[in-house]
Amino acid sequence: MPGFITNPADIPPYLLAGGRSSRMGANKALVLLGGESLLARIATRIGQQQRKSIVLNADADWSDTVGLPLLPDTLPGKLGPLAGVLTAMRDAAKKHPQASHIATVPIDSPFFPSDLVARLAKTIEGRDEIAIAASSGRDHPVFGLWPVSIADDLETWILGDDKRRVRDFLARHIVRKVDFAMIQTPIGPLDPFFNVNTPDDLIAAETWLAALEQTP
Ligand SMILES: Nc1nc2c(ncn2[C@@H]2O[C@H](COP(=O)(O)OP(=O)(O)OP(=O)(O)O)[C@@H](O)[C@H]2O)c(=O)[nH]1
Ligand SMILES: [Mg+2]
Repeated sequence: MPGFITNPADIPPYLLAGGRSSRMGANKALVLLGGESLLARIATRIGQQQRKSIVLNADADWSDTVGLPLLPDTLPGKLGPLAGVLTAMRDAAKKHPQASHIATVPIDSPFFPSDLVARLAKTIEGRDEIAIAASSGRDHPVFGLWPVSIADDLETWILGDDKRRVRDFLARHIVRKVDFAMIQTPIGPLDPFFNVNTPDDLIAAETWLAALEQTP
């Protein structure tokens, strides 16, 4: 039986990067922000919170993984972010039999909170509960803690639900939500889950990064 969360820093972290990057038109993980790839930035940020080694959930043909182990989706066909979550659960069940939960972070949100996993973990009261992040009234379920105990249910749902809406899967389980505040910067409030999906988002992210660097 897996143990329950004792130290949030021990929750195994997985970077979800198995998407198509269709709006960016190039692999989002490797676009540069402030001269550094999103992948490298996000790996550093999650590595500052988590002690277990970081796994990159992405297609098997990636060449530049900044040294991270590569874990392709268990189900073929790019079935969405929850296919990455499932892959992470299966991997953790093998490699971290003590872990009740895994942590997931997408590859395109470079400003996510430095206390993300600790705050999500604090809200979990039962070993089968999910915790997700929210800001400004919007949920960000790709930033989540997921119990490995629900892997079979997730697989059945992915294979059986054509729409695969994340909120429909969440409705099957107990979900704790944690609201994170805006980051105050000299040019205004920044959503910590600001998402780099398009080339224009990348330009905006450069502006936010410069503003953050001026923030005391
Ligand atoms: N493992 C895995 N991750 C996925 C899949 N689809 C999306 N993701 C990841 O989920 C996160 C959020 O998805 P999006 O922002 O839509 O990213 P995307 O699908 O690459 O981009 P678009 O093609 O422009 O929608 C990103 O980190 C993606 O890499 C998938 O089929 N498998
Ligand atoms: Mg996105």
